[in-house]
Amino acid sequence: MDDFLKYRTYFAVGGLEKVLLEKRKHLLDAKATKGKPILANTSGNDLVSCFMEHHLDSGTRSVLCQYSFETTPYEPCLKPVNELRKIEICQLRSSTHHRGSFLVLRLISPVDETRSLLAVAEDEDERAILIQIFNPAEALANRQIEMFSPIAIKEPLVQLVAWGEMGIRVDHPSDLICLSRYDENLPLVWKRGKPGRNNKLIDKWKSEGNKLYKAGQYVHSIDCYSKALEMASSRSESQTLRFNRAQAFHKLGKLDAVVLELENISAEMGPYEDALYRKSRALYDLGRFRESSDLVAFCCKKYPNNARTRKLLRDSINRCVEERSGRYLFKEMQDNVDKGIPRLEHATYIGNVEVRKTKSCGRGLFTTAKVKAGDLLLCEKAFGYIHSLQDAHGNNIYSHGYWIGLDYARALPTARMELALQVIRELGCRPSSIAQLMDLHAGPYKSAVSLSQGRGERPIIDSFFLHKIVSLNMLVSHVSTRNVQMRRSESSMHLEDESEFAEAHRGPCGLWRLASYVNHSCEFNTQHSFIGDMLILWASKDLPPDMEITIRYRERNNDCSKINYFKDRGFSCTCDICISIASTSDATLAKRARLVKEIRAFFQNPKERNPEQVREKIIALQKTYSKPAIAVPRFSLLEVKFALARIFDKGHLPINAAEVALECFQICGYLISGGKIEEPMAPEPGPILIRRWGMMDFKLVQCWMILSRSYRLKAPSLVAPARKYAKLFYRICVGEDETFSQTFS
Ligand SMILES: C[S@@+](CC[C@H](N)C(=O)[O-])C[C@H]1O[C@@H](n2cnc3c(N)ncnc32)[C@H](O)[C@@H]1O
Repeated sequence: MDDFLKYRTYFAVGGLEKVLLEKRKHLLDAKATKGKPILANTSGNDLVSCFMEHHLDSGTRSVLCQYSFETTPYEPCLKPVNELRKIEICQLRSSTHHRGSFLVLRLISPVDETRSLLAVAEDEDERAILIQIFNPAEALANRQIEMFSPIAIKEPLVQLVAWGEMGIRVDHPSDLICLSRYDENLPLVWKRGKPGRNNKLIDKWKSEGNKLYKAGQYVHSIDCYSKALEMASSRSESQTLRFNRAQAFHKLGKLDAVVLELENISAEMGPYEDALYRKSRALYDLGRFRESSDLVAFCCKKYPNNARTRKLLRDSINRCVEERSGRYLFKEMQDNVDKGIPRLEHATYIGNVEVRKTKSCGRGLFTTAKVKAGDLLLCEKAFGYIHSLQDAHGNNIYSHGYWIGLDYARALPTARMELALQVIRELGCRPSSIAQLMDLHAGPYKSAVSLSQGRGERPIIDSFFLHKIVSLNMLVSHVSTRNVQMRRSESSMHLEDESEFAEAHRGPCGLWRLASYVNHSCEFNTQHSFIGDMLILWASKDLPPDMEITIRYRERNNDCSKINYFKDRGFSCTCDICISIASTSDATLAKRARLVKEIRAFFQNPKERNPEQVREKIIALQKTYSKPAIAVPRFSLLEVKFALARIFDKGHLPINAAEVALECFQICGYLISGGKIEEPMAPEPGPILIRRWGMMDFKLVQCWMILSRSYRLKAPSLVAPARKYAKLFYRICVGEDETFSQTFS
């Protein structure tokens, strides 16, 4: 029992423990009734009233607590409906998976979409049951499910759902089929009469399709066009129907289907120009920019006066340039993000990197050629991206939520679940991407579904597998790394606790397919940053060919604690920094932490600053490190020295400021020649050069700026090289250098 409530920190809401224990009791009761028939005497009306009471009586959903019962992962149904046996609600058994059969139901309540999709449904005999559909992204996006919608559920799983009732739980999107009102599996009483029965049948199906299309019922309009297509006898007839169907697919965002439908566009297709445009647009939205620009160029030649086609041509050409050269209008991207447009329309650029096997971390991303610090390795558009966890009305999306199992209650990982939902929806629209996505790291989880299995109907996605992929590969991002770094550097004047800062600014998250192959190291050699939903990866060191590149999954804010375990990802970091910290005694680490705290306090109270005491404490801090900085960078010392350099800089002490700024580079493992200010200074001081690259940090951009200010007074010939390095470091840290002058004007 103690274990069940072990995550007590989450139980801030009054009375929550009691509710969670009550839910657990439901689970225990359900276990006892396993295999028994579920329906004693539930009437549709009773169930709908109960449902309304529990779920639709409040306008304050955002503060409601959501509970869901945990289930053991199970496989999606791999068979098409026509290979399954139809059953009725009265045949369902408690806590049982009804393999080999399917149910036909229709909804008799409104749909609660708070997190999963919840509704009451009835069968042909008017027996009612609750259904809870997890991962309903596609059905919701396509508005396929609403009151009175007929549905089929393949291999129904009966389990506890909603507030603790026995009901049907659907986890895999492909186990739910939204039926058309003409479907042969529908009971007669629910069927809408088939259109006409004369030789003009094809026209009737077509006009019914058009009617449904106009009413926004795109899924059902597709069914009607498909029926008409089966009867089409001439090429032009089928071309027109295909175009209509493509339009409906377009409305549903089914990009793959649009391209497939318009595979062979011919001039006889009624709206030829429109068909060409739609196909080009779908190719563009799929990221197939070369094909899109070829087709739209052809269209522009034929119809030169169409403004929308000309715009698409310009956009496609720009995307092709980005894809080929890695040249982006970064300033424009930052401006768009600042205007509140985090989803950017850009192509992915892949530099000199490829996926290969590593010795001990599965696959990784490797350089394919020699790379210099500041070379662009990847600029990738997110496959899925959650920017805000608020709904259209500004309410937080289920701010409290719990998964309840027999042995535990745990908080819902909100952002991750939203991201997985979005990825599932995206895959529904572009099944051509399933294979690539399902190739990503899923830990020990094995799925029985082989990629896009599924005969005839929709592709099958194992949603448990996909959730695993999302949780192991997603990255927590910033809407703009530049803005975060700038805010952070403003506050670090007072040596704010960086870990608290990072927590407070924890922003959006996303899934970047190629970046998902990059492994972690606290001694990373590439730096990733974000502009909206674009992930930008620059080399932060000079790298030889065939070198594995690494990023830092989460920032290491200090070297005072031994934590190197990535619990959410299931591995421990074994880089030199982590090994060095692990081999430092607890007493030394505690001393280091205490000294950092004391030095911070000194810096925060300028009046009480006693330079001699600060100096002694910094020397003591230095002594807590045993390995040379060139081998293992020193995080805490960097923080302290950087603050000191800023104090000297602000206090117009250029020689001291430059000296400490140069030390910051040493602390991070850099070897720099030249750049020292000496009194008297040589009239022609030698050049300043990085001989060896160390750990990248945004503080170092500022160190270069401090150096350039110091040089202005004491060694003017070094100002330009220092600013050049500042710009290069800025590019690596924030993702671009086009905003450098504006930032440091
Ligand atoms: C985003 S994936 C990286 C690509 C992955 N190695 C693959 O084979 O597809 C993250 C997973 O890689 C492994 N990984 C990443 N960095 C690691 C490291 N420094 N040490 C051990 N395993 C690591 C962990 O299994 C982690 O959950």
